[in-house]
Amino acid sequence: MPVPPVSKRHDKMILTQPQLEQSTNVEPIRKICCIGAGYVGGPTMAMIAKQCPDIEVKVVDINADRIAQWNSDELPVYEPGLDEVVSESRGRNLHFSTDVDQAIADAQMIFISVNTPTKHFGVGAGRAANLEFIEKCARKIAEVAQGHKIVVEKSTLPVRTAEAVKAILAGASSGATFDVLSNPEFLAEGTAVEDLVAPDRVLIGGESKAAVDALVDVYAHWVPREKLLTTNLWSSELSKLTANAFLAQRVSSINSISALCEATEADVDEVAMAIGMDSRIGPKFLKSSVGFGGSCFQKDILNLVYLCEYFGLPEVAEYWEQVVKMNDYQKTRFVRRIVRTLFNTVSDKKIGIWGFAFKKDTNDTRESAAIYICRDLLHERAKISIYDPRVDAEQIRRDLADVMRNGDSELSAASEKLLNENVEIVTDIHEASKDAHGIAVLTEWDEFKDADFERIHNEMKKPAFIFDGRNILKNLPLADIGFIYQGIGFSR
Ligand SMILES: NC(=O)C1=CN([C@@H]2O[C@H](COP(=O)(O)OP(=O)(O)OC[C@H]3O[C@@H](n4cnc5c(N)ncnc54)[C@H](O)[C@@H]3O)[C@@H](O)[C@H]2O)C=CC1
Ligand SMILES: O=C(O)[C@H]1O[C@H](OP(=O)(O)OP(=O)(O)OC[C@H]2O[C@@H](n3ccc(=O)[nH]c3=O)[C@H](O)[C@@H]2O)[C@H](O)[C@@H](O)[C@@H]1O
Repeated sequence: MPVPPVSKRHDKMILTQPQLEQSTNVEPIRKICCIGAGYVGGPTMAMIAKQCPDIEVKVVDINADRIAQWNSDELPVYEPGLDEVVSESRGRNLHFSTDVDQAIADAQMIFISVNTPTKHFGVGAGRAANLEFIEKCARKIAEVAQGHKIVVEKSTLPVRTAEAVKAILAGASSGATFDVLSNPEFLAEGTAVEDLVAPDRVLIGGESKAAVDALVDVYAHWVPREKLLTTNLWSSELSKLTANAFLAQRVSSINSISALCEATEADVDEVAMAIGMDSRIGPKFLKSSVGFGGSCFQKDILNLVYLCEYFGLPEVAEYWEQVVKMNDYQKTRFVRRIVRTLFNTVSDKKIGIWGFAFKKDTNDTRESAAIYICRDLLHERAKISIYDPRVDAEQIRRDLADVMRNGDSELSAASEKLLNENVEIVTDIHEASKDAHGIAVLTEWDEFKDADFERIHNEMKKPAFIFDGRNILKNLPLADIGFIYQGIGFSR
């Protein structure tokens, strides 16, 4: 990655930034396009369309199935409240299409919201972000655009990616001109709509005052001006990685303490409460769990680690890498505890898996802790019966096949046998639990708290164990029913 000299900086709020470069005057934005109709592109653009009826928003993607879903009643993303937001604007000023070229040509402002997964090959494999999709978008824009366009990085990117984007855009043969902004997204899945309606802040990094103002004006339709924070490009890019690293670090920190709690009869929820009441620490993101998942925390920290190594900062890299290692340890520890508790063997024993999504209120399973817990249980020859209220059975099968392949192109015969014979995916919590020796709660779905535990206990093998990877059943009288209950970070 080239490291050009750091250019103009501006770190103040939008209303006080005389140091921004004046560039091409930008007309008020009336046409927006977003490349990438995923978990971020779809909801984010739907919110802009809802809040800005004067702006035409077109979301485009090369994945025709995904676009068809966005145009149907079954949206590809499950998010509370999203159906209403989409249906309010779709067909009015919100459109989903596969015609990427036309959308770029028509738009004044182009968001890039494509995936930036961890690279799995070549230099930086396992750490660096794979930026091929970003680069393809930049090349497509350079090829198609005419006149002046504002290009907005919405995807999470390594710091200084805008330099590469600008260099590619500068090669546009049509003579088109561009401003590049960084506008990272901070929404969390499961609460995307509320996060978009009332964000803690909207961050915009850029060098051209006119372009920054144009994007500020879009958000100012509904976000209070004091929450529109503008910075230089590099601070904006780096703030996104840093925010995710800090959030994940809190989860790994409390999870590390959960192991100590189990060894000492302290209770991690009590410890979290006690430290969280210190206003300097704060109560959020201190919920001990079976480990954080989701498409971003791990990939963004690994990317941060890679960047630190790239810039010759091995101590910093090592510091952040520990957050991911602790998360892996938490998942492994959970399985070991199950095996130990079930008399040191789970071979041929049925374990009911409650929840497969990486958190409640989403159908997303990317990097879900459940994938790795199920893999390790399968390696122990357990028979697993999985129920999740929102995740498709095919998705679960795909995730398990991928993790069992472990980077190889083919499944080994042994893994294939385990997947065929030891995995069932069911549509009901009772089916998952019937004849099971133990239940592992891996996602904190609210409905699990209301289960008919008397019936579940009656239908399980005895002794009946519950391993609660989310501590959501902790306050229920499960011992009175006859269960042996274990959660994370406390002992009973
Ligand atoms: N998922 C989340 O909650 C959050 C994700 N982010 C970041 O936002 C970015 C996007 O994430 P997701 O929406 O989750 O990814 P996603 O995988 O759900 O969606 C990305 C979409 O981009 C499309 N795409 C890829 N290359 C394309 C191209 N050349 N032309 C047109 N479409 C193309 C893919 O087909 C896919 O539908 C990532 O950088 C991620 O780190 C940031 C905040 C939250
Ligand atoms: O860049 C991203 O993709 C997003 O990543 C996270 O959002 P998300 O991964 O959707 O969900 P979180 O609520 O952050 O949860 C992440 C994981 O941590 C776990 N978690 C979270 C909080 C906690 O206290 N304990 C805990 O185990 C969750 O169960 C989940 O598996 C950030 O919260 C968002 O701000 C960011 O935009």
